[in-house]
Amino acid sequence: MTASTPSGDATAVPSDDSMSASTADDRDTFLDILDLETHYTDGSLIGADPPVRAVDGVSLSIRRGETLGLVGESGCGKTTLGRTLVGLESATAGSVVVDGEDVTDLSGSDLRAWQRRVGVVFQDPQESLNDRLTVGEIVAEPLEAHDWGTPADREDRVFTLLEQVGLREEHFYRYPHQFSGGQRQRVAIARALALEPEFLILDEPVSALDVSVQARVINLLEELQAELGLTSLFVAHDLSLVRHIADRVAVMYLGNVLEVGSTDRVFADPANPYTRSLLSAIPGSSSPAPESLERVTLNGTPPNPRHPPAGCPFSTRCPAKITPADYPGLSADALGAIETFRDVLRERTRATSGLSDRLKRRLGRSSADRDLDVIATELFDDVDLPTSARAELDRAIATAGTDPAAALAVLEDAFGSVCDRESPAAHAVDDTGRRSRCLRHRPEYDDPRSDLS
Ligand SMILES: Nc1ncnc2c1ncn2[C@@H]1O[C@H](COP(=O)(O)OP(=O)(O)OP(=O)(O)O)[C@@H](O)[C@H]1O
Repeated sequence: MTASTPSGDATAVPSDDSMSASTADDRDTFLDILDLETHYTDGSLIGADPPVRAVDGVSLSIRRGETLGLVGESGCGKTTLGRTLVGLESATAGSVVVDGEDVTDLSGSDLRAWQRRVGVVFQDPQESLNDRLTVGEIVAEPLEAHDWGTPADREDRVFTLLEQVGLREEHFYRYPHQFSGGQRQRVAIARALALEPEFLILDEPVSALDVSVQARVINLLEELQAELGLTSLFVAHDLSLVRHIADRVAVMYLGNVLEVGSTDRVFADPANPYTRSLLSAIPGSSSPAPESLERVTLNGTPPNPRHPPAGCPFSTRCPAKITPADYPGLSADALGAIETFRDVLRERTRATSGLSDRLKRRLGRSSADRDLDVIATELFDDVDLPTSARAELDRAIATAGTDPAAALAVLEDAFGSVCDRESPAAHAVDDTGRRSRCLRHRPEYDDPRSDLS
């Protein structure tokens, strides 16, 4: 955790709330995502948990003909975002605009017409292909579902598709279990292309395959994309792969897109503290991160998407968080310990809010089973704090056992910063249309890159 002080001489950068393409690119936009939310709510009414905010306010444009990479840690909402675009999940707010029409509102034949324009390839071809059908039947499924042509037309189309993805005629009559992983994924790609979609959603399309097979499937996807002029959303964990295949990349954290820009620029000089942390975490010579990037080890794990932080989504782990106004000189260790203690208190607040038994079970053997003053002693034992900061901490510890919410309020008053209170807008961070959401892009602060390189 590093101190950041307001700086008067930083270059002002324009900001707005969107990560969408700039106006100059609008004519090339295929799809505009605006403040999209997909929240999952439990069925039960009494004692229901808050919804899972899987996608929590994403604004993003996908340009015609491009491959947009979507990266981020497991559970950050990548799959949900992709599924919402094609109506496999229902958006709870916001819109997805294609050709001037909001496709999140569609139903019946209008929804089917939109889905026809989109092909989807999922991660695991083992699971996504029905083993009781022949390959010919699998690839013909979408054609039949959309009543495409005559039976003879459909058969011809399937043979063409098999050839297009590098399979042979005789494969038509075989079953998925008779194929290797790479071949099965080729079948899935053929099925996704059956209705000549304009847009492909590729959700971890090669991560279930052997490394030796991955390259061949990726080459196939690249060839098809060029040949058919497709627009693609490529969801992946593997940043090296995204660097190779994507024209632009969007970086997601806790249901939010925190940075989006051309792949070259984002990988050469990530602007957002989360992007920097994500890239710097890849060890070894195959890392796609620039050598100059300081290695950042993040504290803890991402927050529970049912209980995201009030301000910046990354504020509880950010190595470039703006320091509290009253304690600008606190050490990184002190700030880290305070952040961890606040996390413990948040968890305790939730565990004591009337749902304790169920939540405690879900949290497992959590800090809720331990005395808060013991946890505080362990956390702050070796940490230097100024006397006044120590007094605030003691005040919080004194009330933590009986009223963790009050203790949290004491800590937030004393040690909270603007990052705990405000959700960052998107700022243009260079002249290539790259955008990043971080409060430190505001002109009054030092750029976050200044203490993460
Ligand atoms: N049907 C569902 N009901 C409730 N919660 C869900 C559902 N589907 C996903 N989630 C939750 O939504 C959040 C986002 O999940 P999602 O699968 O979209 O993330 P992801 O980034 O694609 O993860 P991964 O890389 O592991 O596939 C997670 O907390 C997940 O547990």
